[in-house]
Amino acid sequence: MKVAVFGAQGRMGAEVCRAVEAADDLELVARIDVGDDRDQAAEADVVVDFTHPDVVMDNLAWCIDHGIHAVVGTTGFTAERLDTLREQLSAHPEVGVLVAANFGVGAVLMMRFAEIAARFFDSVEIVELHHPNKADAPSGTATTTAQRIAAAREAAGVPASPDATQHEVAGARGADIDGVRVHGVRLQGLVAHQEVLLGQTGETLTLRHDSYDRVSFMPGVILAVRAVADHPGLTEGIEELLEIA
Ligand SMILES: NC(=O)C1=CN([C@@H]2O[C@H](COP(=O)(O)OP(=O)(O)OC[C@H]3O[C@@H](n4cnc5c(N)ncnc54)[C@H](OP(=O)(O)O)[C@@H]3O)[C@@H](O)[C@H]2O)C=CC1
Ligand SMILES: O=C(O)C1=N[C@H](C(=O)O)C[C@H](O)C1
Repeated sequence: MKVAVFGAQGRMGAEVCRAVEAADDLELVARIDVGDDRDQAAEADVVVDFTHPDVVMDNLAWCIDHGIHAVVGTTGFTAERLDTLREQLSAHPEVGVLVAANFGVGAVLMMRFAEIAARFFDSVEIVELHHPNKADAPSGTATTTAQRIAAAREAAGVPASPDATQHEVAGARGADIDGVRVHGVRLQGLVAHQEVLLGQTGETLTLRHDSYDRVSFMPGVILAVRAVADHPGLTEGIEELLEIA
């Protein structure tokens, strides 16, 4: 299978290039960075995109138009963006696009555990902690986790987390994602980390995941590269591939 990497010189892109080159069944046919001609990737079966939220939609429109499957780790996917992809894919029903906020198996499990735990606790908040070069906040993982927690709590009829705050310095209580508070830390020395804090009277549960090295994302990326052609249309996350959906 021929693979092209968009954002190949980036922190994630460079790691993906190494992982593709190390896989016997995959061939790295193009490394695309800012200013490169995407047509160099036209022979690829699958494009892997780890670029920037500002450019990823244009890259995906190019992939879909060229009939190339895409595995996307770039963040910034709103419901509107996902709808746009579905519409573009409807004109190319053979093409698969898999978008995942996090390819780390441990992180995917942490999100699933949080979703399961969400209805059993009065309070839930998320703390995401990342390297200081990260462009977006909150992280895509934290946003997805909050959305899934909120949906689980709404389905179970759990009321909003209690919070008596009346006077607040802007930002002190974090971002409100579907009613779930998300706090972002940017710290030299970190890679990608998240805690989901759940509490009720007399007990708390803390779910924590740590990516100490970007190699942690590679098994999920390579799994998605191998599977995406067999999943036409839009796939969100790798849960289905891990059979934990
Ligand atoms: N889903 C997941 O598991 C993970 C997702 N991510 C996400 O992946 C994205 C990238 O992260 P990271 O690798 O740390 O970021 P980097 O900034 O290190 O890498 C992004 C790369 O993309 C390049 N780039 C920008 N525009 C284009 C373009 N139009 N075509 C090709 N390349 C382009 C950048 O070049 P230049 O620097 O010159 O602008 C840079 O080299 C982020 O959205 C991040 O949140 C990160 C880790 C895991
Ligand atoms: O930018 C990063 O580094 C990461 N981005 C993704 C996110 O925003 O969730 C995944 C992981 O947290 C690392």
